[in-house]
Amino acid sequence: MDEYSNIYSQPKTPRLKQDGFQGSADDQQEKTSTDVNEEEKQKAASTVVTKGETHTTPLTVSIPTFENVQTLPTPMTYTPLSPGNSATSPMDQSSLSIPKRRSHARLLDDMLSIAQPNQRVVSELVAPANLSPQRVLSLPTVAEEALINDSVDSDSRTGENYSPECDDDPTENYGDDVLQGYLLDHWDQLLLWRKVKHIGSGNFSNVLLYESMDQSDPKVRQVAVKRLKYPEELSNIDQINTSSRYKETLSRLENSLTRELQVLKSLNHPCIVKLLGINNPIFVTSKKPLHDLMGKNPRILPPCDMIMSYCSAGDLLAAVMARNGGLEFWLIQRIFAELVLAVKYLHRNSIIHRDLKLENVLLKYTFDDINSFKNSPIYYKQNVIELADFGLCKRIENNEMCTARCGSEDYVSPEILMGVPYDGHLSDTWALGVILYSLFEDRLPFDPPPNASVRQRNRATSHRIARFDWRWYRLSNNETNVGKKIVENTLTRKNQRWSISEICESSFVKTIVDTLDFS
Ligand SMILES: Nc1ncnc2c1ncn2[C@@H]1O[C@H](COP(=O)(O)OP(=O)(O)OP(=O)(O)O)[C@@H](O)[C@H]1O
Repeated sequence: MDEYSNIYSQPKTPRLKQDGFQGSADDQQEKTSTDVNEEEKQKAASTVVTKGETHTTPLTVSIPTFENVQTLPTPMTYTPLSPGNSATSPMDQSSLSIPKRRSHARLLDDMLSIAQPNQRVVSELVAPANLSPQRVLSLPTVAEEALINDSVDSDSRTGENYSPECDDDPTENYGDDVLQGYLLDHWDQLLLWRKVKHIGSGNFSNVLLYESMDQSDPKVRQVAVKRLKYPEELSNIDQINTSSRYKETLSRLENSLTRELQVLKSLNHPCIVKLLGINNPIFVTSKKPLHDLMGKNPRILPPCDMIMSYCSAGDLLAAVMARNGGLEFWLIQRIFAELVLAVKYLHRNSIIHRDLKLENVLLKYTFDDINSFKNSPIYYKQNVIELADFGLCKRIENNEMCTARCGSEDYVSPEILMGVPYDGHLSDTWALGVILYSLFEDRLPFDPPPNASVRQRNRATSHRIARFDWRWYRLSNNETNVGKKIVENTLTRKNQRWSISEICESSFVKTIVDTLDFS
């Protein structure tokens, strides 16, 4: 056991309902770079917010969190540890303001208003179960599409068992354990799956394993069903009202949902999760599915079940934790190479993911299984991961800059923290650097360093990210690890940061990619 090994003894951080969030004006709609004038940039860089409460962990370490806005020193300089530079930050004229973090980055800024204690633990990939989860929260984001859907019926109420065809439903009522759905573009053939078990939860979904009832098509024999969780604000029947806030929340949810579905539908890569079908075709055929479905039944929120390819070995964070870290070099290299292929495919198709993290890398096989076929030809013919969770993805035009401040706290790039327009490709490669570092070091790069002083622990993650304040511990003397170069060239300032193609060309990735038969 080394000094890091205990970090995996903690249970996986559950995803959570998060703090309400004060969206700024520009949280209302994502703008392109041309929309953001100099004055706004200055404002983003110079506003100082002073909500500086601290919170105490059970270890009695008082650690301010991202929610509690911090102000960076002025000028903000890179630390001597920052790889490859000594220059001052481009933002060095102003202090950094970090607006209070929003509930989740899914453009649902005001959906959830359940206050969470803001606690953090030190140098771990996840928080202990007895803390309110906060590790995997997402940052504030802005609505990227039209806001209000005026046509949402003002008399809306919620309900659990909506069926869009309920007036003339030709199907039998199979009960809660049976899912009725359609494969994409096969809308004339209703298929049935039986529930097997719950396999995961996110902020906005529960994920369940279902198996096909007729078992004829092996591709859909076992499927992961991502079931949309409507936020309390929409589903609490007592709170339903006709306010613009309600309509806005619903409309944002609809925008986020349709974007995820449309992008997923368009993707076809072995290392990316597949949308196989849906419980109701309207979700993928309509641009305003909630509007359309609630137009029929305005009092009920329609269930949305995305039928996805199933990765039986769960997510990478859980798998790494379950074995207490210490992944072998070859395994890290293989998993990372596939992840790079997935992101390269997305970027080539003008899509940025914006929520790359260990939890969103799904494993098709356990580590033991992968090890067992390592020397067989299957190893080269079969992908071992699928990238998931496209709830924050975005299709972008050439050279379009993003303004939505979204992602997950530990993986977010400094420029997103800054609140200035950013290149989504480079924010994705930053997150890849965080993932690779975490796999090598069994800790997140911007956690307080091992043996940190109380003062260091009190410093927020965002502060360390903005200062590029990370370093090698376990690999400090390992000059031969070719993967280190990727981390050093991604966890760096954006004008020096590697693009996905450069990562792909690195020997760490290329030597693996060249052996694969499926890419
Ligand atoms: N296709 C799948 N196969 C196996 N497990 C899955 C699959 N999809 C999701 N999961 C599990 O469910 C969890 C939540 O899924 P996902 O991240 O897609 O939900 P979400 O609501 O979008 O989450 P988040 O709060 O991170 O945005 C994953 O971390 C994973 O453990």
